Amino acid sequence: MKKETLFIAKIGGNIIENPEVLSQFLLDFSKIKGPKILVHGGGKSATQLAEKLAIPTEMIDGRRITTAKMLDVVVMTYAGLINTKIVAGLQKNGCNALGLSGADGNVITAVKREPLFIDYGYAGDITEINTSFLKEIVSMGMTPVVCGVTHDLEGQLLNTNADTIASQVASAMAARYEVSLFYCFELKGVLTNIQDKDSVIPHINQNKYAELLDTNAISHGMLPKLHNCFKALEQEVKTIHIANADFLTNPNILHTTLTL
Ligand SMILES: Nc1ncnc2c1ncn2[C@@H]1O[C@H](COP(=O)(O)OP(=O)(O)O)[C@@H](O)[C@H]1O
Ligand SMILES: CC(=O)N[C@@H](CCC(=O)OP(=O)(O)O)C(=O)O
Repeated sequence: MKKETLFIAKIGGNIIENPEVLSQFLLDFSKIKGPKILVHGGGKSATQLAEKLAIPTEMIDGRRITTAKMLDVVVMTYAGLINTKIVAGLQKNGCNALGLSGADGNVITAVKREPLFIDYGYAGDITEINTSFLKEIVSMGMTPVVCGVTHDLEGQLLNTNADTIASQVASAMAARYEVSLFYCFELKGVLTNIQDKDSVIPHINQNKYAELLDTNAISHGMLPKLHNCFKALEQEVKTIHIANADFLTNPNILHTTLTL
């Protein structure tokens, strides 16, 4: 029997920080029929709040070093302001959304990453996704809105990259649904040359990915994004697109599709 399709979208800091783009995205996302989940980051907003509070930000290869003070900033920003604003934005468009950190409904558990070569601080590596809970919410016609805050079942909150959350939620839900995963960001897709906004690579498979890594064509947040995409494809996620927000209303626009 064919599985029902589940649409999972992830938006990051550049979309969230642009009120017009965010508002249009939430309107277009609300119109999508059938089961759907929205995952969001907000790294840019966390960095801005940290700056106001004189807390230094350190990122390594697109991942944040999360000190105890930075963890508070991250939780306030992702699970507080951004998550609630997005939920309200979806409600405005008639999409009944439920905001979740990983601790809510025990939806995402994680363990604090061991400091090996780099000490990432309170960064969480996901151990389990509560797929039954997510399926239940979705079956009630509600849309889970999940942020990058996880917990370790010992009362400790942890910071997990939102691209990783999207990829692992998609992988876990693939056992129950045919999952289509969409990474929405401000550019048209993955670029051959970051200086040329039109140099979109339409299709990336594992060989092309290795070539992009070899030639240092990808950097910063694109590193965890592509790493997570290939992990999800290995876990039966059917389709992954990396595109501009316009992709929601026009799937034929130039963008990047990923396959193994
Ligand atoms: N080859 C590339 N193509 C596209 N974006 C790239 C590339 N290399 C690095 N990037 C950077 O990756 C960023 C996207 O990752 P990230 O910062 O995590 O954004 P978001 O969280 O908004 O998805 C882009 O804004 C861009 O600056
Ligand atoms: C551990 C880690 O790096 N966590 C990320 C989580 C937020 C995120 O991923 O935000 P974007 O999607 O906007 O980049 C961070 O704090 O930046």
